[in-house]
Amino acid sequence: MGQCYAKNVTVVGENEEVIENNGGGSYNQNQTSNNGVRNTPNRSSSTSPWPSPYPTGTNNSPLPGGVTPSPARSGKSTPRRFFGKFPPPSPAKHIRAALRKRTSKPKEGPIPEEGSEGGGGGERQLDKSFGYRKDFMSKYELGKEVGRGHFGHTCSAKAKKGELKGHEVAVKIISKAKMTTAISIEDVRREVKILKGLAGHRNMVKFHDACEDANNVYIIMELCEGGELLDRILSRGGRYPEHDAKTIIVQILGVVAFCHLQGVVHRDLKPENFLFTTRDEDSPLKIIDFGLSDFIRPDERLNDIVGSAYYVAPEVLHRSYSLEADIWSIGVITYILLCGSRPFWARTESGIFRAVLRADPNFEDLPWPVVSPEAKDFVKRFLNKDHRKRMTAAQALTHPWLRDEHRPVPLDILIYKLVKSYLRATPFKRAALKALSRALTEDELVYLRAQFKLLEPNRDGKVGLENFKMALVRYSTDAMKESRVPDILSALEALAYRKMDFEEFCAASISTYQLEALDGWEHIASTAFEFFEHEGNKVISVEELAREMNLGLSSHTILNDWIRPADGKLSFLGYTKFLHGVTIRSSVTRHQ
Ligand SMILES: Nc1ncnc2c1ncn2[C@@H]1O[C@H](COP(=O)(O)OP(=O)(O)OP(=O)(O)O)[C@@H](O)[C@H]1O
Ligand SMILES: [Ca+2]
Ligand SMILES: [Ca+2]
Repeated sequence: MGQCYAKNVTVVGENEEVIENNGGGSYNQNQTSNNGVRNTPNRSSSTSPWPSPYPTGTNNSPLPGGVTPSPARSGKSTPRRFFGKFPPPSPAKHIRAALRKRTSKPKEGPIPEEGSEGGGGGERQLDKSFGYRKDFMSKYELGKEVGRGHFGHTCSAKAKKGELKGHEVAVKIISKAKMTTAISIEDVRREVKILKGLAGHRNMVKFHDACEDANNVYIIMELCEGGELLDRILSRGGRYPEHDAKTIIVQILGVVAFCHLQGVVHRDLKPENFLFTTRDEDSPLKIIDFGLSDFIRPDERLNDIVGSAYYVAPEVLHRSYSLEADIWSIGVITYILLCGSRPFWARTESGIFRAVLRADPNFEDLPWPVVSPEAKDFVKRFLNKDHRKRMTAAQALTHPWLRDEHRPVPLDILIYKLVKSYLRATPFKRAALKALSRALTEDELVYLRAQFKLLEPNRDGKVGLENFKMALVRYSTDAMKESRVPDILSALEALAYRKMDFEEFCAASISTYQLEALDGWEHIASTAFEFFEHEGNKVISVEELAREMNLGLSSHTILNDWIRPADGKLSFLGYTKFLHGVTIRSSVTRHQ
């Protein structure tokens, strides 16, 4: 087949990686082991799936051993720092080692060694028929290769008949020979289901058809001729001017917000998985490669470690994550676009994971001093290690860095989740939240107003169950049904009888965790406390407070400090802790 393209990385010196075009085949490994621990490393050279990025040995290591800071952190920023891509060796082994080191006993039980029984099943029993059309060869004429991944490759093709007759398309050809486990077969089935289910968004690659024969599965989609986002970043010397970065990020957020509302988590967001439709500078961007994606219910947490090392979120490594993991990856992409370096970087995969878990990205070295404060704030609010503190994709579109009154804001499933827990909260907790919502700044209100408007309030300015239902139905796709997102409506039943005005909606739809991450949190909290003092702070006993917070007897001594001896009401400290809702145990163990 035709030409393929990939890059090799040559390490020149400390923190400096130069990427060369060597024309070798790109290699995206999508490794599925029997235990479901999967990993797509970045590409490597054509010779080996896991080459050393340091051709002259470990002496060339750009970083000392141990915990690895982001490259710029080492204080030796280089004027020509390029963003390189290379896979560190042996992913799963390092994931296991890192997990073992961190927790003496793994959270989800022991992770079986590769090749052991479980999850995959023997190849002999594998059913590799997908029920797709069998007439691929008679319908399409294959052209040259346009890209390559672990399971197969992507080619251009021309439709010979049907609606698409005469049109160029892209065909991702997935070899059945490489489907060696039940999990890998299920992954392909799910990839097609998700592509099909999510059809319609302007930044989704358009799905046309799926076919199969004895050897392959063929996913027929729109041909994106503008190449990968990664290549465009590289061709611009590693970074984007802020204005252009915004155009990219807005498109990424728009489509990711759409996926998230549908209950689909992508799990492999990286610049290789975004393609431009044309070679034009202002070409639209399309998200591709749902090979690691999954459906997720609003209250569900996933635990399989998948993704690409540089982009993986800390909670994925902790094996308990949800949609926010994608947001972290977009944070990494934004960081790269703005400064040309990766925020978490090391020579080995375990080093990258250590950095992801512990290191703070560098925002001091060039070009950060000349990057706008809004852009910096934006990235920081994505790269928060605490997933609860991250913005959602829909929220991010109303962040001051990206705000545009003329751009519609997508409906945010987070609102549904927060309203659900508000409806279950005690009156005392609701009073505390109401006081907090009254202290919000205009910036936070922009998002809440947009979300309220999407619920199309009734004439009396209130929203009820019907509004929440209609808003979901309006955006519903087959994917949303599959991920059972609408199930969340049953938790909002109370709103069938009791409607909410905008003020109560605000109290119900704020996340204390997210607000805590703001620079202005102290001010918001103290203002909120004043409101609470006037309107909601009642005398509360330690026993009552413990009940409110679902805490046991052992916490009583700590709670004593949260109640003012003078009048028996919550102190400022008590108020903020109460809002937070942390259990005493988690606040003690968090730093271990
Ligand atoms: N619709 C498309 N139009 C043009 N090129 C495409 C299209 N889809 C995929 N490609 C090219 O093929 C490459 C591989 O596709 P994709 O990422 O879907 O494969 P994969 O086997 O899942 O790879 P990975 O190893 O990253 O998991 C892409 O990086 C891209 O360069
Ligand atoms: Ca890919
Ligand atoms: Ca893939």
